[in-house]
Amino acid sequence: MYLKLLHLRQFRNYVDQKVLFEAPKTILLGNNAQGKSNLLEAVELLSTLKSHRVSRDRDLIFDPEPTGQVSATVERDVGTLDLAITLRSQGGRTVALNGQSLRRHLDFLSVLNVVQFSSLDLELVRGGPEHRRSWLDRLLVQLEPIYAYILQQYNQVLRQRNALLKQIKQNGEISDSQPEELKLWDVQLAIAGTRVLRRRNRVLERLVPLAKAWHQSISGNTELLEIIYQPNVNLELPNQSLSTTPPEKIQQAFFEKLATRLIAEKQQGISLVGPHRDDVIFTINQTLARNYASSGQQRTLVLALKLAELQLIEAVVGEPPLLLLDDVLAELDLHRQNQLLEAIQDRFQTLITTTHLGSFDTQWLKNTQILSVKAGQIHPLNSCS
Ligand SMILES: Nc1ncnc2c1ncn2[C@@H]1O[C@H](COP(=O)(O)OP(=O)(O)OP(=O)(O)O)[C@@H](O)[C@H]1O
Repeated sequence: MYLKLLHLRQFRNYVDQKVLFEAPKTILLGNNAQGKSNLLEAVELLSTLKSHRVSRDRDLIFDPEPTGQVSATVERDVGTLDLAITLRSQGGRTVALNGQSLRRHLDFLSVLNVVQFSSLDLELVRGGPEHRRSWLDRLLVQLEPIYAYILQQYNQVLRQRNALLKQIKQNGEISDSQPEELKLWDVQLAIAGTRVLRRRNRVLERLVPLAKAWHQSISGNTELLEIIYQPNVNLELPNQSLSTTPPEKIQQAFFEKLATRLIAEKQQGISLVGPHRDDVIFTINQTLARNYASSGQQRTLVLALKLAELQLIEAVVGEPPLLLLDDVLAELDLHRQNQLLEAIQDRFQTLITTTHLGSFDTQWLKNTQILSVKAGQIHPLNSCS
């Protein structure tokens, strides 16, 4: 897939800016706070309908305008597709595909696939479990857009169950119906939670071998990466893998864990059981990467994950996704930069932000369009060679 044209209107610090992508690689060059990451954020929004930086649309709109718009033309094997998102500061965005407004936002999600890599991704290794959960969830939405709906359902149930537990914590059980109500939410939580858990497990089963192979290659066969999914509702399955476990059995495990945590949940007024508490553990040569890996090793790990994501999305979707490198290339040493370059070649359209060109290998400048970004305005600096 190829992002041909991006049009930003009243988006972040862009008033009205068209960008034509004319090469497999595009470098966005500019000083700090000029709008480089904002542009990548617009591409992320077109792909996932989410920004990893903010949750309110108001923050994405050029301050103080009431609306903003991001639109794009994407070339896919099936033909050319036009995407448009209209944001409103009061909320209630609309999305359109080929000029037709879409009622189901899900239909928008499978058009443009991206893998993002920014310095924030190091949090995948050293940050809290919420980073790893949201990474897995974002990947899942790209692979199976229906997962966005599954996750939304789970979060809805979770919110409502939490509200009830909070009431119980504050006021005690004031009516006979509350325990019954809680049981109803338990059932919903177990059903929706099982769906989330099985899909997270499934995506990791496919991603792990790819990431391990990349990691081995980047580390020159000196390091062995292990990635272990650690669901909060854990099943003791000596002879059975989670993927072949029937959903009913996982739901049963949910109920058993819920029963053991019931008193604590009422005391704390919050749900303590479910995939909102899952984690993913990374080890390198059998030691915990989070605590022991050097920053170089952490970078290798994240790079291996990103390369695996590219490969997996390409395999599932059938077309190479875009790669967004936000301020990250300069942080990789020459060896890792070259591994990345070799892996993407000219097959994966890549957008790269940087503050200066001297910070990475000149190999990256081949077949590359360079755009200057200054105070929300974009100008070409070269005709690509
Ligand atoms: N809603 C908004 N309305 C107007 N301007 C905004 C809005 N949101 C962000 N900005 C402006 O956008 C700029 C930040 O741009 P961006 O995050 O893309 O920086 P960058 O060029 O990637 O820089 P760095 O190299 O520091 O990452 C800031 O000047 C900020 O004030």
